[in-house]
Amino acid sequence: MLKVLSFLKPYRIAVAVALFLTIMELFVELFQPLIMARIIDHGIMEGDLNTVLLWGGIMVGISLIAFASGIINSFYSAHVSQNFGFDIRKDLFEKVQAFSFANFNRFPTSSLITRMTNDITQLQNVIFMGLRIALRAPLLVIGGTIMALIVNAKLALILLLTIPFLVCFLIWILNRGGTLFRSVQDRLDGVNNVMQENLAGIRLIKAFLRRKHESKRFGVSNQQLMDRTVSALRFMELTMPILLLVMNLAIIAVLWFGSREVTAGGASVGEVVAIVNYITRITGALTVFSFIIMGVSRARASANRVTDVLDTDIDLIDAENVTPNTRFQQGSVEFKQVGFRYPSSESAVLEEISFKADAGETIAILGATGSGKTSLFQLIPRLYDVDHGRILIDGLDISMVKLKDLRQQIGYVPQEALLFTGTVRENIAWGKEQATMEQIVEAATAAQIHETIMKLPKQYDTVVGQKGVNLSGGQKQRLSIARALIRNPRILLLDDSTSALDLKTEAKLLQAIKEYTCTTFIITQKISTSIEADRILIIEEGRLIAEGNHQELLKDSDLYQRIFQSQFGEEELKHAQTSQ
Ligand SMILES: Nc1ncnc2c1ncn2[C@@H]1O[C@H](COP(=O)(O)OP(=O)(O)OP(=O)(O)O)[C@@H](O)[C@H]1O
Repeated sequence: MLKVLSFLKPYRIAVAVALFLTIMELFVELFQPLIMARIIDHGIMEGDLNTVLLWGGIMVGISLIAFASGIINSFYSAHVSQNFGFDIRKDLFEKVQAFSFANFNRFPTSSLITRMTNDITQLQNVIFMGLRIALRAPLLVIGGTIMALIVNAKLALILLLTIPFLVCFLIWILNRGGTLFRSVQDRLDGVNNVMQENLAGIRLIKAFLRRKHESKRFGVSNQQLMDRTVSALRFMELTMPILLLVMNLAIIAVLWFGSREVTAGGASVGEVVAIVNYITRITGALTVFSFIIMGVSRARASANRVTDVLDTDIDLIDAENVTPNTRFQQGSVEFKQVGFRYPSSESAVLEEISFKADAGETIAILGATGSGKTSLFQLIPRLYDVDHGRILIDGLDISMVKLKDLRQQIGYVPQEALLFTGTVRENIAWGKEQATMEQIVEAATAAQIHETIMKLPKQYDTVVGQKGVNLSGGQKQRLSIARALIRNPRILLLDDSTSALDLKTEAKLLQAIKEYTCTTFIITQKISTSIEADRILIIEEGRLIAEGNHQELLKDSDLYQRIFQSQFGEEELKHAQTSQ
């Protein structure tokens, strides 16, 4: 919680003003019973109208001051709590942006979304409440007790004995409530997770008629959330009746002892009324406090969840002795005995991978599904770090290059063509800050998507729906390729990015890419693509089992021959082998 509260630092003046105004309000509230006692004892009991009018006037005056203080306090409280939430959200977002994939494994996406939205809202609410009323409650309890002692120390002893018991009770509630609300927030993650998967996979759900199944799954998560929330709220509901019971017992005790004291001449009626008034106000404050405790319990759970993210060590960062501003002149890529294992898995995905791609070469990577092709790709822009071996670009170990410099010179087109909400132009320009229209058109032309774009209702200004829903798979792939090409990358990584293209378009695309002076890696399942490559790497179960051009592999590699045969038939294989 302390770490989260440090976000209040920039607003300390506004916080101080808000708290000062709270104290002003409180001051008025504490003096009202005292004035009331004076009006009763010296005005009403003695039949002195002037005293009643004078102190009545003072009471109205200070009430107006309290009213104005309350309004200004609300303004400052809202200002501080909203800015506080804004700053945490911003820091959290930036932290998540810097996460490595290993970091992401720790926090599911749905949980990060809940932390960035609901958890921060809980914190904002409690800060607002804190500045507006939270301080008032404990101060009113302390101040009310002091004032009661001043009015009549003997009767106030009853109050003095009651308060410590209640404080211990509230601390217990606070701690237990924190644990309960943490599990509520975790269940909220669960609901968001099912919801997110459903929204992302809505087409699949409809196509597979899995609506009932998904509704059931959502129902289970929703029920768990409700159960946890109800049990947390039920527990918190304990606070109020116990609090009221104890305070009402205290009032009965004051009235009982008070009447005896008045008879014995140890107290006046006004004093008894004032002390009962203080106890009532303290009860009111404690009632409000019980709501605050509920808010704070919840906010503590949220603060821990937010801090978990903020305190996460980013495990993929620049080494201390990196070379700044590295510009690759050639773009040759060399893997030396590279081994890799995902942080979450026990066994290695890649082992002993060694090859060299010369600058400007086109390298096709073939292999069965799950053989490790994408994993190999992800090591080049250092989305993950190698476990063994080294990767060199132009002879320089990539761990010695600043991450920003490295990634800036790589165009990566992932397997799933993901587009962002915005226009076609914005989606292509996303690959390069301040790209000109000319560069956008050039990249789109090379990616063989320009003509399609020109047929769209607003051409480059056509809005692509969320995740590009109004484009076909092949169109999305080509837009993603244009987004990578616009960077003019030294190294281009195409992860099965031409799978949805027809042979003619694919051939044109590969030809156009050759115009870019970059080393290109293409993961593909299609022999038609690998034919176009200068060299082909065949990966099987994480190992590089064959390397060569189309003709060489057709001659030497059993696996390549089998792939060729599965795509073109035995006759064609024999023909290709004999015509070499
Ligand atoms: N994030 C991950 N954490 C743990 N294991 C993973 C992760 N991603 C992939 N794997 C595992 O690594 C292995 C290689 O996966 P990879 O995606 O590199 O294969 P691929 O050859 O690209 O497959 P495909 O052609 O189907 O895309 C698989 O066994 C997969 O289960």
